[in-house]
Amino acid sequence: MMRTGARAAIPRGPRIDPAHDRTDLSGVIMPTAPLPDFTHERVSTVRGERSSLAITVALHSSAIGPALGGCRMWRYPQWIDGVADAMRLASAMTMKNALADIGAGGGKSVIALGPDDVVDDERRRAALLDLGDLIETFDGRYRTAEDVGTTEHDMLVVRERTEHVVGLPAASGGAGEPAEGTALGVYVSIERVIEELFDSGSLVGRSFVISGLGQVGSRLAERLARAGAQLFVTDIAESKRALAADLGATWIDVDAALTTPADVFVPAGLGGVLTPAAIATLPVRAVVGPANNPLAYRSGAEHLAARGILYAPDFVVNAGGVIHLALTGDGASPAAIDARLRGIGDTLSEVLCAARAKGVTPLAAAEALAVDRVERARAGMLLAG
Ligand SMILES: NC(=O)c1ccc[n+]([C@@H]2O[C@H](COP(=O)([O-])OP(=O)(O)OC[C@H]3O[C@@H](n4cnc5c(N)ncnc54)[C@H](O)[C@@H]3O)[C@@H](O)[C@H]2O)c1
Repeated sequence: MMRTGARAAIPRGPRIDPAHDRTDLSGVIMPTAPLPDFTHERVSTVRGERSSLAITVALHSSAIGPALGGCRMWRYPQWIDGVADAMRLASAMTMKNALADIGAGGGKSVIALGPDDVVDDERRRAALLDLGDLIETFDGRYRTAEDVGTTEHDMLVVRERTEHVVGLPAASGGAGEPAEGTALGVYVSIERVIEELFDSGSLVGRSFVISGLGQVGSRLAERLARAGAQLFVTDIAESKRALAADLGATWIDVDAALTTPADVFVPAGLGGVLTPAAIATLPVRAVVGPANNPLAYRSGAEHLAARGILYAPDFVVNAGGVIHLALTGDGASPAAIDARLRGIGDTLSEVLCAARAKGVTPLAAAEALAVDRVERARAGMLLAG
């Protein structure tokens, strides 16, 4: 994912058509970002035989277990930007999966659309079949799922070419939509953060700005409203106003999300919203949300800390989706999955405790914890091998 201020140059996010549950990519172009470190086990890019699109599978690490990470279908300035994005996303998945303790390594795939590529249903299907063929060459060391720009129904198409797919529709015997699990994980994380800030985990009367009322944001907003929180919400899709009204939430302009005073800012749209300018004036006590990589630049974590704003790392709090997918795939009971989702709160407490003890940001503490788990697994593999 992008860790660059360049994101701020995007005028609008993608349009989501609620009727089709699919991201409308027209007019959205991912800006160029710095190249990621090449610490990956394998990165393969093909020009899809059927679709002629650049398709990448980036396997970052399988030290802990076969990698798990979704497939993003997105529009980029050049195909090589899709390769770089897959590599960045894959290494982030290694961190997330290590802390989620699901026995999975990190990987990601990207189907890169050029600025002028037209993707009708036929070409979309062709690209997904091409992706399935590429995944098959990884011999089970990488498993895919839905991600931004793809749906669980797309995964059924990928499944025609490879069995290494999770998150198929529940009606087809799969794990189904992971957003409920993600929302629960963010919710318990919010409770921990509120407890940390106010010595009580009660959300009654606590105020939240939620930016993005999609699959996760809407479910989270419902939970927070039920808990008695005061909500300020927004989305680039005006159709979400109805949900705000149902919840008794106050609708604010998209641009006001970063300037409305509240206890917690909840980024639940796209990443990269916390630019230097946004952080300099953000009027909240904490940032906790599902959006991947909300920090537009790496030192944003230190800048938030310097302003006394507690930042709960994205890959800790939004791990509910992968926990749901991995455990459902393993046949775990709903009660066992629920317990593991609520355990995200314990992981966050461990991270915050380590950050305090070492005098580092929660982001640095979470990364150190994840790297430690991966290194231990790698050392175990070397000994066994
Ligand atoms: N779905 C999951 O289980 C899951 C898991 C982990 C992380 N995430 C991350 O959480 C975030 C939300 O995921 P989702 O599944 O709810 O996505 P989604 O596409 O269903 O919803 C995103 C919502 O954000 C809105 N949005 C986009 N740009 C915006 C902006 N600038 N301001 C306000 N609203 C904006 C969209 O209109 C949409 O309603 C994403 O960053 C995603 O990568 C999701």
